[in-house]
Amino acid sequence: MKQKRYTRGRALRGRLLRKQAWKQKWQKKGECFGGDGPRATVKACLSCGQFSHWAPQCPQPDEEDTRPAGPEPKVPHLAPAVLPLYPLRPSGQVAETPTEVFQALEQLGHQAFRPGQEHTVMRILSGISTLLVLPTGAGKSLCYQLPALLYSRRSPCLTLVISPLLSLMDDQLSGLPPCLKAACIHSGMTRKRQESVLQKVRAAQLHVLMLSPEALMGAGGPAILTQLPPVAFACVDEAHCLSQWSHNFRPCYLRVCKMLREHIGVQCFLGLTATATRSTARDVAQHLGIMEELGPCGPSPIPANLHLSVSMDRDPEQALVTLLQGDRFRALDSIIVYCNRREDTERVAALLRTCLCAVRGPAPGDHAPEAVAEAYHAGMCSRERQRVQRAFMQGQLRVVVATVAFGMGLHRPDVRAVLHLGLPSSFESYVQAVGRAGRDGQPAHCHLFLRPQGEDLWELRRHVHANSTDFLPVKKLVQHVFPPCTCAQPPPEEQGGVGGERPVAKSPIQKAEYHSSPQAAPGPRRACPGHELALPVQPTVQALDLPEEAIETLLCYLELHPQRWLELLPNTYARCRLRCPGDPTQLQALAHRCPPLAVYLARQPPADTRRDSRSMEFDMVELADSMGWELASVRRALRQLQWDQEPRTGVPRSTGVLVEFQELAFHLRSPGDLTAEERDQICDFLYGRVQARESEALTRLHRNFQAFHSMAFPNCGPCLEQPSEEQSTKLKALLGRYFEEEAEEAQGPEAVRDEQGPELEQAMLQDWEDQIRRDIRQLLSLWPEEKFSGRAVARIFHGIGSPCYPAQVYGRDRRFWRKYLHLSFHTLMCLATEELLLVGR
Ligand SMILES: Nc1ncnc2c1ncn2[C@@H]1O[C@H](COP(=O)(O)OP(=O)(O)OP(=O)(O)O)[C@@H](O)[C@H]1O
Repeated sequence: MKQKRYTRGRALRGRLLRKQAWKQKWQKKGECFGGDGPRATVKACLSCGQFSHWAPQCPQPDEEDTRPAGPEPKVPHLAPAVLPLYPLRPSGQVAETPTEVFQALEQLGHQAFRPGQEHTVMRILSGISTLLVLPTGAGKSLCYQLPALLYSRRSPCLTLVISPLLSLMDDQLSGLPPCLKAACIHSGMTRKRQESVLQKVRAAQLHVLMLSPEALMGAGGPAILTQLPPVAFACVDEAHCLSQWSHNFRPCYLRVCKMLREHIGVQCFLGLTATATRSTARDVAQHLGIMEELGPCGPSPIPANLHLSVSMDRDPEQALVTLLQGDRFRALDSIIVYCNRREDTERVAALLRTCLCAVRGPAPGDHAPEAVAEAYHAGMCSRERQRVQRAFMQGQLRVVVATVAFGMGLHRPDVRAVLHLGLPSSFESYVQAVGRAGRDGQPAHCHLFLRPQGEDLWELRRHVHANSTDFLPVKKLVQHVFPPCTCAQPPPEEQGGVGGERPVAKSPIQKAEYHSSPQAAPGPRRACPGHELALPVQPTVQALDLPEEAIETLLCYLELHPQRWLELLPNTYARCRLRCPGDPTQLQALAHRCPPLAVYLARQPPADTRRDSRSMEFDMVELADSMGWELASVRRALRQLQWDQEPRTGVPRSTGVLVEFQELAFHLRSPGDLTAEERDQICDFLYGRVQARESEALTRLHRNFQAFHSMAFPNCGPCLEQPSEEQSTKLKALLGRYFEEEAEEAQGPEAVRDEQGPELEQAMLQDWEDQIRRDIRQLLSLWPEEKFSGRAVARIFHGIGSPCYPAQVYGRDRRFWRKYLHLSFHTLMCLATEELLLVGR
């Protein structure tokens, strides 16, 4: 009998399904980066925003195309520095707050400063970099708004605000006072819209420009920077993302600061965050260039009007319904419930709709919201998410059941309750989430439901293991990042190599000889000055089976290392595809006016040139590096091949040549003359860092788990009518201590393995061992062609998707997916490795 299938169209399986998932992801990325080629599905031209053509055929040249092509001196563009508004006192302290600052404060709509604001504002007006750690809703934004206003009054200048989320930016823009002219540029905007903002910037019509890190680090970033007027200071919102010790480290944040400092000479930085421990704050301060010791921490991270409680219920979802029906929550009209999994949001929202409807029937004169509960998570389409968010903001929806995707930058001041259904991933994320309640200063209630068996801990542990990796991928990455070069070797013809390539590794003995030569460079005495190279993102992700963000983090560790092993440059499209419609003479003519093309053709073996001279594809980064040109100049020169001028009128006309830039790549500069020992040292360092990070994250998670458990009521009964003030005070003290303390040193991978929380004991594991081994063997026999590693198998048993083993494919088989979530990841990995060795795979 035929099996009935409920799929629309042909159902994809296996490799095809994986390919489709990847295609969709990269399609999205292509849209963000404005790349050419078949991936770009935006209907309008990315250059001018019109609909009749694509960007490569755009008759309006890019900003960068209007400059003549040619090698550019590698000198950064430095706008004149903006001097501080007020000088420091002779003692080095900031001056007393002048009247014009209070007047500006009034102009922004406030009568007096809140704690922390005045000092920060005065430091920025005195040109001193500052880190401000204040709870959510305490008024951090004012600390960049007010100085931006005052600086721009004295002379035409701009304040840059680096903001992590597009939604956050729009929200912040709409909330700015009318006297402050601001706009934003992010990667979701068309080139035309970006250009109109830049026009305003150039005309000094703006006081504040908000930028997403991606907009700056993308291909258009340098072009944006060169058009900026003098920058008074740069404000980095969510500054904890700068620290590699933070729960939310974002490597591109670091690169943004570096770029601002080096390219436009920004001297004064203001970092804003609500959640930084002392170690994180110290690290962030260092990146912002703050020299002095950090002072005592600011006010408690939890505002006084929040009442916190926590309980450990056998059935948390039912307990949630009971709590919402109790006296404490019954009358509250704006509630956010956070879940750790997307599936849970849908289920819990449905449960609340069923159970709460009956209790709160519409009464005459009652202004209760019409809708009871809706789910919100990143997997929903954006229109649906917007609908839910709008309904909640307008007071038409009582409860939003969401993942952490909801609420960043949500400026509804009267959210009355935030509930967590499951352990939050960190103290920081808990503080951020509860900080969304009671921003109007009125009492608000927060409750955390823990699962007694620790299932919520297992769930969160998955995220920690998702970004970790083995030694082999680390080694592969190091090999890709430091390809050997021929810089310090005899000319290529003596070796029989091809000019400009990186063919032969230099022996350590040769190296030792070179290093001892008198011409060796001072400092880290390298024969090789470093080469720019591009690592294509998608193939690297597949080769290492690691998400792009994790690879970027590893590269960032190498840049942050005291020896600064490499320099990360903005990601770029690395390959050029060039199609010439005419005969070989047209190509020769084009090569005359385009040195990069001439170099490429000269380097091609003659056989290749004869075979197909009309179409070619090459690595622009490698070409630019071998020519000693800036990549932007090579790109510009190649793009200009599409246009020439009408001889008489001088009007630009198309040459029919097609130039496409493809393959998004990590872009970096690294030396090619590392010794084998140095490579080993780098591998050890990177792998040690990966292990330490995993260990730290697990230790933090266990600490978080134990701390909340130690304070929890056995059920939500005592919290139904009134919050327990004693419990609330204890929880606030606990969180305060956490943010005050130094980070604990990671205790190495053994610590991870030993500290398994409420997992099964070793003896119990023995009961499971046979079953696990059977499952591993079954999994291997079902996928005979896959080259599993022990980690890959453990990931499947923990329900962790990875680029090579995505959830869409492996998650379908419920016999294995998430089956052993309750067992230690490392134990599963060991068992799987043993089995793989036994079967010889
Ligand atoms: N000095 C002040 N006096 C009165 N109200 C103020 C003052 N400063 C800020 N506010 C108000 O406080 C509210 C919260 O401010 P803001 O959004 O800057 O907080 P925040 O600390 O940046 O929060 P988040 O961490 O969520 O971004 C705003 O409505 C703002 O107008």
